[in-house]
Amino acid sequence: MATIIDGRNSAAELNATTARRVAQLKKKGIVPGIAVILVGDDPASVIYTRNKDRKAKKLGIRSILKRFPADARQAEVLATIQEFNNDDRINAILVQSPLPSQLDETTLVQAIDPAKDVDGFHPVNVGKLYGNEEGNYPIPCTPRGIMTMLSKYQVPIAGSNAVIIGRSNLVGKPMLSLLTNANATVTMLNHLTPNPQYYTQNADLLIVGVGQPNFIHAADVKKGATVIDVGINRNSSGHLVGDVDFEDVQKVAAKITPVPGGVGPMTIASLMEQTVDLAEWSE
Ligand SMILES: Nc1nc(=O)c2c([nH]1)NC[C@@H]1CN(c3ccc(C(=O)N[C@@H](CCC(=O)O)C(=O)O)cc3)C=[N+]21
Repeated sequence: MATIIDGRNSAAELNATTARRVAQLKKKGIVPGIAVILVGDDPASVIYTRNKDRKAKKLGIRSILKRFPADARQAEVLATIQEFNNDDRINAILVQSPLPSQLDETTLVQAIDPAKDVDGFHPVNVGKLYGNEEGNYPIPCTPRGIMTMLSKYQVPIAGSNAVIIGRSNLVGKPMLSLLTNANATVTMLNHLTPNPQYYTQNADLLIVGVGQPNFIHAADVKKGATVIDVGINRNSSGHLVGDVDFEDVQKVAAKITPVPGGVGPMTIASLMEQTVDLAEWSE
């Protein structure tokens, strides 16, 4: 039976540290602030942004949730980003995705001050991560949370074979950079990869984010591997499930993240951590 990598517990631990850091900053008169921009009323996005807003306030972080109707125009969202860029009380800005089709996400993300880009999606920050640059810059929060959990559970990265399924800008590509920078041998698969099992069966570390329930079974996984499930799907009975057949895969994996209670809670905790980082870096 595999060790379950507990994202809720890891998040609680990280949030406790973040709350202490916020308290330290308050002594110097600094209150970290995050602004989340939500356009439309996609039910999942409404829940996630509400959770972020609540968690921030609980940790003592100033939080603004700015909502726009689904038919918002590009210019008005852009103007709001610029207001937050110029607002000294806000040091972290996030535009929740997905966005309605009339909005151009690339342009909006590029309008965010890179020093306030808490998602790490601005090309300046993407480039720094890709180049393994030294110094302080934000990185995407889901991969950051995954790296924190791998470290906490002492999963070796240097010298390992890591396989990533899914090449999104949110997860797969930043994960590729982080693991490569940490000296893993990284293979990135996509939906056209011939014989994907050839890769997955040799993976010491398997990271799955494709958006398909039960995409990975025990037969796809190397004995003793670590499996990280980034999927968020609703099954036929409305329950939240990942991309990995958890019951099956936990029989062969050494370590595995559940859904819910794995990568998700750590994403929000890492977002809060990085909000405080940005506040400290801007001092
Ligand atoms: N600009 C931007 N940044 C993001 O970081 C971002 C985004 N857009 N768009 C959507 C994805 C998804 N995401 C999640 C955050 C928390 C949970 C989470 O807390 N999940 C809980 C369960 C929550 C539930 O019950 O629905 C869990 O897995 O245990 C999941 C998913 C952030 N994202």
